[in-house]
Amino acid sequence: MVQDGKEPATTVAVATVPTGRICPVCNEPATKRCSGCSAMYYCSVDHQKQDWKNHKNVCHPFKICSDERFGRYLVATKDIKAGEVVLKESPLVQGPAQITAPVCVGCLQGLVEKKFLECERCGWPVCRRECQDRPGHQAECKFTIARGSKMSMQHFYVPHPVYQCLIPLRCLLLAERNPAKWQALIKLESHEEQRRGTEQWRNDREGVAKLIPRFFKCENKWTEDEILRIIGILQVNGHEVPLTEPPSVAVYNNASMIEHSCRPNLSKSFTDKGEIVFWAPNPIASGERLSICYSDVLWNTGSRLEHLKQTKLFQCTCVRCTDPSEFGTYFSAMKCSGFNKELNCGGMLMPENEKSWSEGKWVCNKCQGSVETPKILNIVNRCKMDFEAMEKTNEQHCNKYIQHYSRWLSPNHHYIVDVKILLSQIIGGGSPDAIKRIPEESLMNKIKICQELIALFQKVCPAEARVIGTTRFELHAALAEFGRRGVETKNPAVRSALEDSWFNASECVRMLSHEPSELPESKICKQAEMNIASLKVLLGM
Ligand SMILES: C[S@@+](CC[C@H](N)C(=O)[O-])C[C@H]1O[C@@H](n2cnc3c(N)ncnc32)[C@H](O)[C@@H]1O
Repeated sequence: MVQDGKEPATTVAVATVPTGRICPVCNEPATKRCSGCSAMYYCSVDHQKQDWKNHKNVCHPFKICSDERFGRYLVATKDIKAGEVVLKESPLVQGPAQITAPVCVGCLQGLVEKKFLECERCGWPVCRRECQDRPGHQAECKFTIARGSKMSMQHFYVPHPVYQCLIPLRCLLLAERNPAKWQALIKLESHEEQRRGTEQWRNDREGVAKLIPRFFKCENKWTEDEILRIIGILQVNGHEVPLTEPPSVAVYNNASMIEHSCRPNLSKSFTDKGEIVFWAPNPIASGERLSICYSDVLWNTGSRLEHLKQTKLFQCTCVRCTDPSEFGTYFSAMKCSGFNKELNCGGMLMPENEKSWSEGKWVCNKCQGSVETPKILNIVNRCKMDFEAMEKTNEQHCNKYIQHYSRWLSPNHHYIVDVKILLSQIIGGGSPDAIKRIPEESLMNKIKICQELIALFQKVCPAEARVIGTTRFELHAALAEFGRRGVETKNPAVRSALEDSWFNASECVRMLSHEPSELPESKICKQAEMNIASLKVLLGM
């Protein structure tokens, strides 16, 4: 199980820190421990300061370990406090997503037809003049110049095939431009053999591995296999960077070694400068393995397993995937009574074994009755289609959806949860004063929905900072409104609601404080900070 292994199999020598108790500056005995990594010792604060230039590159609260099943993974080397940043790192390489309409090759922002410039040297589109000189663009610029004819983009609303080649080309050129980054890149998992022959691999071969030599006229520079290995590395290790619209893709060094769990202990964010940041929303004990979710924690287990198999090429056996009840929440389960009406046993249907997510049968945990998997999937597909078609800002439609599908879906089923997340934002949302005008019943419903969601998130995904932070914001707003309405009544529940509102606003700030200013969550965080100040005055804190 992913989270439980305390003792790593092998410790890899890459980027670990020396552990002796000898000061690296003067070679004298050292007693003062570096609080960042707990692995380096100094004789004095002065010598620690002197060594910081060398030490800062390896000062992490983790070590790199490896075993046959996971490859390399990270393990905490000290107790990590809630809120602590575990890793902040710039990309080894960054570029446009594989399938994308033309974007600026400098800053990677989307472009609007007729409102762009061309790089004066190679013709690739840029949004402003400085973007043609950005370091990231120099790889394709050099190759397009060597090819002898400039690029000319005509269509801006459909994916452009040559864009698929850009990030692989940027990776390949690292070998010449930055050998240290190249070495780090090619050490990453590519799952070359597992990918070979798959539909994705065939598309990559035609669309990239054959196109790069033909389009850039560099037939003998790289073999097809070399290019396909790079594409594998990008697929397995690439992170979507949401700082531009559309998002770009980047690969990192240490960040790529963090293993997957469907109940991870780290939260991921980005700085305005484009660095990736991993931080711990909750304490992590020394010896625990560090993890992030490569999929979506708010998907059901069957969808997460399939997604991980298709995109990251492994079978997940994390604590959550091996517990069909998902810590007693029944997040992917169905009601037995929806299928066996006459029994009405009140039990939950869950897959009989790990294969039953896609074939076989689901079994009730009360009456042991069973239902064929295709029957279950049929309902789940209907839920999915109706959810996609639903008007997402209409409270009535959301309530109707919950009412209709509650016949089959468990109360915490992820489709019900998705709709509850919408409701938590729609009720009293839309404008700053809207919450003041909603009836008491709606206000109480908003509070109940937010409380239920937070209790559920704490069980299935306690490190999912963005969704927890935004739900905390909605809850604090509803509680503050409840308090405002009762101010005249002298009811003791009013003060307790306002205190609760303050607590939720503070938790919202804690969860969203790492969000970059480009994202809406950063604005929510700023608003919560202002509201905390007002609540403090009101509460006399
Ligand atoms: C982003 S890489 C992680 C670094 C990789 N282990 C390495 O040595 O380069 C993702 C790959 O690591 C392995 N991996 C990560 N999390 C895993 C997990 N929970 N179970 C099994 N394999 C996992 C899989 O091979 C996966 O495709």
